[in-house]
Amino acid sequence: MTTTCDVVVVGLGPGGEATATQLAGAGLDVVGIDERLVGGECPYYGCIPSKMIIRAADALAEAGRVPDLAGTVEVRPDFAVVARRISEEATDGWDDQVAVDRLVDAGVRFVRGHARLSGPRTVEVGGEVFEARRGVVLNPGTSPSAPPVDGLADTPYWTNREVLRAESAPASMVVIGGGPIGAELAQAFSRFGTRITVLERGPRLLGPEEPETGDLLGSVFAAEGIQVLTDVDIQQVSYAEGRFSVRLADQTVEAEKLLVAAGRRPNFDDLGLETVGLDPAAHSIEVDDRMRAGEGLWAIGDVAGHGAWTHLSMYQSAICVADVLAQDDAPRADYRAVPHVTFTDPEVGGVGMTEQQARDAGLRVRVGTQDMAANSRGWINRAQGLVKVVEDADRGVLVGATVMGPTGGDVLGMLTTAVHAEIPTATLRSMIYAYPTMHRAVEEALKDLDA
Ligand SMILES: Cc1cc2nc3c(=O)[nH]c(=O)nc-3n(C[C@H](O)[C@H](O)[C@H](O)COP(=O)(O)OP(=O)(O)OC[C@H]3O[C@@H](n4cnc5c(N)ncnc54)[C@H](O)[C@@H]3O)c2cc1C
Ligand SMILES: NC(=O)c1ccc[n+]([C@@H]2O[C@H](COP(=O)([O-])OP(=O)(O)OC[C@H]3O[C@@H](n4cnc5c(N)ncnc54)[C@H](O)[C@@H]3O)[C@@H](O)[C@H]2O)c1
Repeated sequence: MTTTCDVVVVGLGPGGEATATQLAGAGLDVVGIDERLVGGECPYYGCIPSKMIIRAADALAEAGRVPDLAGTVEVRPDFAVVARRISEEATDGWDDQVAVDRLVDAGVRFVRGHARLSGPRTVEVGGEVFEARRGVVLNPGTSPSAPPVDGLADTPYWTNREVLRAESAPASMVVIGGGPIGAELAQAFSRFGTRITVLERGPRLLGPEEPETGDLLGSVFAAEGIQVLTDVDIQQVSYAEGRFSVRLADQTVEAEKLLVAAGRRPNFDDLGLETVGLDPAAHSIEVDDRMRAGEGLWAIGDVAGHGAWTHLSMYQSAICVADVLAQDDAPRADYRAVPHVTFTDPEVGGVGMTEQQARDAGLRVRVGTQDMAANSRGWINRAQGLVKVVEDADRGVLVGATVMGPTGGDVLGMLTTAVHAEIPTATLRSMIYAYPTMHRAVEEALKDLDA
């Protein structure tokens, strides 16, 4: 059966759901298709449940600071509390009925099933064909990918989709990958008593961030009893009698559970990208600054290749919606100031370019840093972390910044404004920074630009 509509949205992750809802709200006839859960990875297997575990783990860590600061406290971690919260409050038992109802109430025609492009402006799902007068928005997102390690595929390893449905904290867990997923979950489970070994093939945790942050996080992890092995070459994985065995070049690591957090692959399988002239073997879909991937075709979210964060998917959704609606003042995508935060303790927030990226871009770079522990509030709180600012010295503006600290993600906010709005460094230097806040470390890092 062939049906016509104005727009088909394929994949209802954070950006796709917002796009479908807003286009329907603007009066278009919109079909929204998802084969799994409306809302995508973030609410069910990503940001929200992981941050619920992290919030609980941070509470345990805070209690652990009492003997040093305030007396005694007795703590008995119980993962069942957070597992229940994830199931009942965050995911409704991994049921998206509320999200589906919200979508349908907004006027979207919802179809559950695997969508496949079958040519320009045409999508097939479950034997039905939708022809979209304006076009198709792709928001298929990504899935966890497993490295090609001998034996791994035959074992019952966990990815983010299984670990975030755990009902108890395992006694021990090997984590493959020291990126954001691996680092956040390694520390959170460790605080619930799981003995953790992180295996990272690169030289440090959080590879793409400023190297100082990965090095400091490595020492924080070591102090908390989390084993981090870097520059590893995993040769084989096996599973027998309830235990995983991970063979490296020089040793074998064993644990009750194995979490693979070694990156993502785009959901391009059987999406029909070749029918619209796109390469299904690519890692992302090339888009312009209006999120256009072709005639009557837009792509947003993780597959657009500018970073895998929920706020970026939402940002791109707003640009795509304005373009689909042909609004006169439609915004263009601008990636100079994309903020991102890894919610380890201390948090690691970054925006814009790292020092190396700025140098590689040929800028005349000045760098300022400040140790968070040397800031009054940081010292009082026994905080660890740093602020690093990267200036384009010729223009006198920041092009990047990093804040690592207990509230690093929030302190990053003012530096995101600075990079986005290209506020002169001299203006930032002339501001007053409240005493004693972590923000004052930003003032010191700015002063250090002149050092
Ligand atoms: C453990 C974890 C923690 C994270 N934490 C954070 C965080 O703290 N902050 C942050 O900003 N980001 C975080 N992220 C990243 C964030 O989840 C993603 O960037 C976000 O979900 C945006 O993805 P998306 O919009 O591209 O689509 P996705 O969320 O991946 O959704 C895509 C949807 O498309 C559907 N789909 C795919 N192919 C088809 C098809 N052919 N037919 C029909 N439907 C299809 C899928 O079923 C899915 O529902 C985290 C991710 C993980 C895994
Ligand atoms: N707080 C947040 O915003 C947040 C949290 C989690 C995830 N995310 C998003 O999800 C994306 C995916 O996260 P991720 O951590 O899975 O991926 P990633 O690609 O960012 O990191 C994967 C890590 O695994 C390592 N690795 C790959 N193969 C390996 C191997 N064979 N042996 C050992 N190590 C190996 C890589 O070197 C890398 O450090 C992130 O890039 C981020 O955009 C965001």
